[in-house]
Amino acid sequence: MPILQIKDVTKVYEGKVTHRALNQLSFDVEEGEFLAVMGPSGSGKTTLLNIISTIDEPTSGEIIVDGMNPHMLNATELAYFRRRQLGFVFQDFNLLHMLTVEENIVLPLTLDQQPLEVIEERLASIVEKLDLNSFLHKRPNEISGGQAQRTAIGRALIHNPSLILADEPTGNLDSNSSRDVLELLTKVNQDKQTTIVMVTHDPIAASYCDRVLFIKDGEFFNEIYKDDRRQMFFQRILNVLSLLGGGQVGDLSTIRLP
Ligand SMILES: Nc1ncnc2c1ncn2[C@@H]1O[C@H](COP(=O)(O)OP(=O)(O)OP(=O)(O)O)[C@@H](O)[C@H]1O
Repeated sequence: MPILQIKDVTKVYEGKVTHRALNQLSFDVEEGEFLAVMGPSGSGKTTLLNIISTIDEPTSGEIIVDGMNPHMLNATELAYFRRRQLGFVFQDFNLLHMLTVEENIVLPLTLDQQPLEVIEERLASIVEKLDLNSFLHKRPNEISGGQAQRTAIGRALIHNPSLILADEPTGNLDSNSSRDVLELLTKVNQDKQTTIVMVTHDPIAASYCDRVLFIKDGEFFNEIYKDDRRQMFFQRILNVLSLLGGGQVGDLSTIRLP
């Protein structure tokens, strides 16, 4: 069964000028899939993530996460749903600067008033898996961007969520840190079958995924699956992006992936 179903979702922003950001978009994400969502600027990618994460409501259509429609939950149920079912990874990390790396990671469990033994056990497993030990007691302003994003991934994972939503997770990172973060997301996806939906502009980042879904003007444009080597998948991603328009695909087509 799919872990995420997007069913005929339309989002219209009302204002001085009405804007249809998503138009009858439908797709499923299978449990354990690592999906990239790509599309030109303004095509509706953030709107889609905001609707999946219940930050925003669809104008029509529905989304189903792990068998239920979170938009039907009351405020308390929704708070639990967000905290327990979803993990978020953002471009700008969204860490709390007064807290240490360790305190940031366990924050969802602290807010949930979990017993100390549970917190310590989960923390130990995340620290080992994500190799966070060397900077656990530092604060966000004392660590690198790559370390900050690994911290954010730790925080997103600490609840064993059904779904990780990542919005441009490598957008603020240099190429080495980006590779680290993408390899880490791949490991998390493969080890625990954690489902990941990642919005990205970067075809190299997208080439780590199992499937890339392209949207244009809020509508489904195309999707491609990784069924061969990553270099080939990368070239196929570039081909679709050149059909979509708006990128500098030409500059990228000679890149050899590490
Ligand atoms: N709150 C809002 N009110 C009105 N229009 C909005 C609102 N939020 C987004 N839009 C419009 O909806 C469209 C889709 O925006 P969205 O942020 O989802 O695009 P995106 O694909 O994430 O873009 P980018 O890649 O630049 O981040 C854009 O045309 C945007 O101007």
